[in-house]
Amino acid sequence: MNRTAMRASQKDFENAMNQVKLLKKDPGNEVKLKLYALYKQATEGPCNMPKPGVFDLINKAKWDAWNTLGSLPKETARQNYVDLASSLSSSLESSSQVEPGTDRKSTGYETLMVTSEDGITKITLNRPAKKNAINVEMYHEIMRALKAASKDDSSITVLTGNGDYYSSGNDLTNFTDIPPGGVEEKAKNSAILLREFVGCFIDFPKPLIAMVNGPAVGISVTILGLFDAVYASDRATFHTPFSHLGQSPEGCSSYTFLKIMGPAKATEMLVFGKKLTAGEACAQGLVTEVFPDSTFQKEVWTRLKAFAKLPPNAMRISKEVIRNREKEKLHAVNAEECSVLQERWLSDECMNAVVNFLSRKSKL
Ligand SMILES: CCCCCC/C=C/C(=O)SCCNC(=O)CCNC(=O)[C@H](O)C(C)(C)COP(=O)(O)OP(=O)(O)OC[C@H]1O[C@@H](n2cnc3c(N)ncnc32)[C@H](O)[C@@H]1OP(=O)(O)O
Repeated sequence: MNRTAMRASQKDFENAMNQVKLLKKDPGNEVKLKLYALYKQATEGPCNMPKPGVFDLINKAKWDAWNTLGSLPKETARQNYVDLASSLSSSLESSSQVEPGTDRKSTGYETLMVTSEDGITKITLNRPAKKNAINVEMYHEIMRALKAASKDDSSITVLTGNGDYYSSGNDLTNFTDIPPGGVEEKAKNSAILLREFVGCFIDFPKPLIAMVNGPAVGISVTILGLFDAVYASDRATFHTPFSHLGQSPEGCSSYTFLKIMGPAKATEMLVFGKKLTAGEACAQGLVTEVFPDSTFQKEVWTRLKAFAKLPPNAMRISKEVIRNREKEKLHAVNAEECSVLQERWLSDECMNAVVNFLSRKSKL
């Protein structure tokens, strides 16, 4: 790199583009937008494209980033791109070198920690800074972890969250990455992903236990109806604000919640978005037992370790006997919920709710 002259050559620029492609770690959306803007400025000069519409969130963010560079000369943009790429490759490569022993590295998951010990596979949602919101990568990784757990030699599987939340549900930025086929294609792909995701819970063959360590929202609540036991800290809350978000129930909750708590209580949660405390969720049968937060981990793990010592085949077969006659029904409910949601995601009600959250105008 021609650092002494402080003027990057075309070759430096091309090398920097390759450096960016080879980064092992995602530098995050903010940095990617900066790189995009500098690239466009360096190659095309100032932004003179028409501003994308308000719902075209990704292209609007890109346009904003490029437009912010104003009349920055092409050469300066090229130099700034080269400098940014070089700082990224040194900081991200060195940060990946200090982590080789962590669960994340050793298991190959970016959004989860997965461990297997004492006959228990533990899957921990691991985006605490985002309240464990489930992004597209996490949906795929949970499915991968469940498939692996169904075949490993553990006898039970536990799902929990890292940090103060169990999960804030679907990551609302999932709706911003619009493919070339537009919002219709996005809704179709999301419905396919959701159906496959929920299907993995319906078909999971071993006892599946949720340790709800804190507030749970949206899909992280609805799929609890497909678990075999749900242990909750008294800090946990259970919130399914689908109407607020212009959406409708998923995770088979339109069927399981009615069976668990009856239609009136299920309607309060799924239609009116009533948030339940852990105690209320336990009284309504969604939660198996509530523990004081101070002893939650110790008490639940003691219990789980005892469960894990039971004969694994007997547990698997008993689960089959209890659950199998419902499976076909659950898959049909899942398919129907996903197809209704596919339409809902295209509604103004839903789009406005997502835009309001992303533009920091609303929160639950
Ligand atoms: C493939 C598609 C399948 C779709 C399946 C259908 C699923 C439906 C659902 O799950 S509906 C539920 C969706 N979830 C929400 O609407 C929750 C939105 N989040 C909030 O309202 C709040 O963040 C909160 C109440 C959960 C927590 O509030 P607070 O304690 O004040 O924290 P922050 O808001 O500052 O959050 C910290 C940080 O996390 C980001 N974040 C939290 N939740 C989400 C989320 N669900 N999606 C995206 N991002 C989320 C938040 O923006 C902050 O990020 P920042 O620090 O600003 O970068």
